[in-house]
Amino acid sequence: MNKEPLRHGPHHDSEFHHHHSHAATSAHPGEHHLLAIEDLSVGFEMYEPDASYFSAGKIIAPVVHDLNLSVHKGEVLALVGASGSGKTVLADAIMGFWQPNEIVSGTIWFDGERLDAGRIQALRGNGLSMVPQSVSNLDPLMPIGRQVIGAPRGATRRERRASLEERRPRMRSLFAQYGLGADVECMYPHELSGGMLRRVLLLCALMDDPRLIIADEPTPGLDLDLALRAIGDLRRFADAGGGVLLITHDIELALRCADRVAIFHAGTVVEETSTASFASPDRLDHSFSKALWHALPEHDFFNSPDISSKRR
Ligand SMILES: Nc1ncnc2c1ncn2[C@@H]1O[C@H](COP(=O)(O)OP(=O)(O)OP(=O)(O)O)[C@@H](O)[C@H]1O
Ligand code: NI
Repeated sequence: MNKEPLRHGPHHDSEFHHHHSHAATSAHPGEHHLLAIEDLSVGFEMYEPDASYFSAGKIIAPVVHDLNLSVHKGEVLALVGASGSGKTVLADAIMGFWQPNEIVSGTIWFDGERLDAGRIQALRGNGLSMVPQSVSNLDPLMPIGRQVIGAPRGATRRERRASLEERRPRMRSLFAQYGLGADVECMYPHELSGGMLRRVLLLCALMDDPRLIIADEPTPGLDLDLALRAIGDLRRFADAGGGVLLITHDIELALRCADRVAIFHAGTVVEETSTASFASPDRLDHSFSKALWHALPEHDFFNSPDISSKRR
């Protein structure tokens, strides 16, 4: 497998590769999926903590290694992993939100097209959208309607205004579709409940009519009812033909809505399987997956890892 870097550390930027040669023509597993990730590794270049001034060396702290996963059209794939295990790093890496000291290698395919750094930027908000983990991504000082409508494209003021007018009906129809009153348009984030804010974050993503949504931990702070509703919104999007990569620490919730589950453990996907396999531990391959099965509330808690016990 070609281990061509998607992105080097800051000192290698000049070596940045842009190979997209045979992606569109050759037969490849990536072609059959909306999103396919092969051998993705993400690390952070850091100074050795205990190195002296004279022997200062750089080390790479790996967070994700050799990760493979795929998402089909019309499917919710849940990536389930423990808190702090690198799920947001993974989501950001796919979206091309790379930190200055981040090193990314591997291959990402989007609907059969092999992506490079430039294509990732171009797809963002234009086929590929993310629902961020935190509602603090909303601007506390901007009315909800303006945030959902987003920053209109266009070089001149007139063009931006025209695009805004074009987007307004779509925003209004999304509000109606997702049960947000028209009055919410003029409200500010602090006036909305946690569940409503979650929905607003999703609408921000839907506004761009994406083909794939990466939802990073979309249910923190929601009680089960609201969490199920938030997940139901994503399910509806998939049922309408979109793809969803649902990132969560909550296996129970994942099993309620996902078609397939990718178990993320120690920086990689240890098992990608259908949700139905979680009917019995015998149908699961990896010991960590089996441990997750045991952690489900309807099973014994013996040997359960600390993962589904808390919903943030
Ligand atoms: N710029 C960076 N430099 C070094 N390490 C980093 C950097 N950014 C993130 N990390 C490391 O990546 C690890 C994974 O963090 P991440 O937020 O992705 O986990 P998570 O699974 O999303 O957690 P949570 O459940 O809290 O959302 C962290 O331990 C953090 O130390
Ligand atoms: Ni996270």
